[in-house]
Amino acid sequence: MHGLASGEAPLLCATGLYKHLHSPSLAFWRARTARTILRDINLSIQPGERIGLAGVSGAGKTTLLNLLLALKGADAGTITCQGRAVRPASVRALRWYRRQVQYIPQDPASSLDPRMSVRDLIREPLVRLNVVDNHTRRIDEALDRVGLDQTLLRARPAALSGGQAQRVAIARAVALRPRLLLADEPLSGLDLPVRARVMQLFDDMSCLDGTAFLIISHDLSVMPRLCERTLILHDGAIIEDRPTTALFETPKHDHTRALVRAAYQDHAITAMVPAPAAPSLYPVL
Ligand SMILES: Nc1ncnc2c1ncn2[C@@H]1O[C@H](COP(=O)(O)OP(=O)(O)OP(=O)(O)O)[C@@H](O)[C@H]1O
Repeated sequence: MHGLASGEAPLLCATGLYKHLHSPSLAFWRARTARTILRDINLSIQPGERIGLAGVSGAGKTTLLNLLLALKGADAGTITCQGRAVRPASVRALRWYRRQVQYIPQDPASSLDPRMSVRDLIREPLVRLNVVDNHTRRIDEALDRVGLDQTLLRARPAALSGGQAQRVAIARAVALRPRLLLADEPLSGLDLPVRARVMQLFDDMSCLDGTAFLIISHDLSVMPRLCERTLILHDGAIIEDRPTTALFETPKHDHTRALVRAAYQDHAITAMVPAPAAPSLYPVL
């Protein structure tokens, strides 16, 4: 268990976050024309916790992610990490924050610089964030953690499969030994064996290292396996924040009920897909 000792600040705490969208062409009417895209977001993450954030397209997931990554500032509310205020404007504080909180992008293949080798891709955040340690050891450890072979260190992203690219993206984050990983649709586009490996890796990181996860997905069906608690974001507000099993058994909100139904339908569709045929005795031409 990786709970909090009494009196210890949460790993990440967002309180009363608001984000408005202003139309630049209507600057004069700014106050009146602003559209609220996040409203009164309260969220607390403890070490080792795995929390899901689900919502349909346009619910505000990316906007919230940008605030939690300190890429954008909120119009109201605060974010703290282990009790320290997180402010996009403070470069020094941000460097410290980026070592605590890392991001796994939705489409790793396109987020990796095609000119860099796997070794340089994993080393780059260590250099950028001034990590004073043996970088070669950190790279080897990270590679081992995500189950990639050392022989891939010289490879460039074009030579990687989708699953390998996903694991390189995770290794980049893992090399920093972060306390919290924000993962955007971490399973989408992966085939079943690679999905299983990524899920096992997340299990190990949260149970063995106490790494916390916020897993963002439009698809609720991934949450029971990955997250003990799930938040539903709807129209910019968190409408449910409950243990995942309770949320599936007794969804309180109509919108959650629709998401749960869709998740069961997806599961039913998956179950209908025939099992792979026995290996062919004929050579593959
Ligand atoms: N730069 C922008 N200009 C106009 N509207 C925006 C902008 N950024 C966000 N929005 C609006 O804010 C709302 C929330 O968008 P956001 O991208 O955060 O949702 P999302 O849940 O991540 O959606 P998706 O799953 O499709 O990425 C949407 O209605 C979107 O149209």
